[in-house]
Amino acid sequence: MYDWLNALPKAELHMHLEGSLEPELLFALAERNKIALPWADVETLRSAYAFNNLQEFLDLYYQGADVLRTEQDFYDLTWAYLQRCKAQNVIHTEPFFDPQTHTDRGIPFEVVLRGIDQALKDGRQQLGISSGLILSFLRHLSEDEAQKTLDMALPFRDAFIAVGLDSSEKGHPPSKFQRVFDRARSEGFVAVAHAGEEGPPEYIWEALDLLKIKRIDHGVRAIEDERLMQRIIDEQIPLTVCPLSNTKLCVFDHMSQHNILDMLERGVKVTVNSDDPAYFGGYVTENFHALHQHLGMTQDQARRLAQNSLDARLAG
Ligand SMILES: Nc1ncnc2[nH]cnc12
Ligand SMILES: [Zn+2]
Repeated sequence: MYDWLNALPKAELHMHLEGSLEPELLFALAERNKIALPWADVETLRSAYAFNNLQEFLDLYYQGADVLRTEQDFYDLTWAYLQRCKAQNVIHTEPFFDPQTHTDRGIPFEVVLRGIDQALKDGRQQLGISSGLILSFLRHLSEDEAQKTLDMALPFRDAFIAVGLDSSEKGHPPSKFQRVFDRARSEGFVAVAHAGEEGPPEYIWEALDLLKIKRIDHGVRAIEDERLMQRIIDEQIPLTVCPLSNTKLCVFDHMSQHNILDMLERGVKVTVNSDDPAYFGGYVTENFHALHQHLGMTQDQARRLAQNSLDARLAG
């Protein structure tokens, strides 16, 4: 089944480039940039990948991203991810990047963007993988800071297709970012947002009604609100679900409790994604495979999930 799932043509719609930083590359970049790391070796770092919630993961994720300093680093990071896409027959990808994680450490916006953009272009030409980049605002920071990030991004508007919202969800509702999303949409960008990962269904309502998002990232807690479920089904609003992430971050205690197939059978447009593959134990195929192993996902269900991912693309 793994090989069959791997060969299935699919799109990935929820993946943070900084979350594809494998420990081996993290150590290589630290050496290249002469940065001392708090971990003795790759195995010690990998053994720290045990999380009780989203925040515990984010603390390590932001720490890891500190080794990314030069345009070449961002190129290498993105290129390594695209090679994984090629190996798993991901024919289209819409990755996130978090500019504030880098600009707040003094790395110029254009250094980050140029490295990522060049790799995505090479991915199109050399690997045949189409893509659309999503600029994500960090929700634990202020709306003012998100506005400044949008200002920095506008001169490079052709390099990305959408804006997103990620980082610590609880206590940072979508309503906090209504004005910056209004502005981004008026500048021609599509909007997406993480909502209903750890946060309540109300955050999903806000993301839909206030931020006017076209796709919900995670959204698994929608199942707690029947009226919301009905809306998501009626309007066929896609959910970018990340099964291995949800179990690694204890959103579900075990994969056998995950609700993605229940949602699929109810007519929700759910898709399968890896979120932060270097930290959560696998790329897209591993996520599909876990659904087969623990939830008995059939080939027909896998085909429908893959088709949903192709249908829910924002970019061609
Ligand atoms: N799963 C996740 N939720 C929120 N923010 C993130 N940033 C990277 N991964 C994330
Ligand atoms: Zn995410």
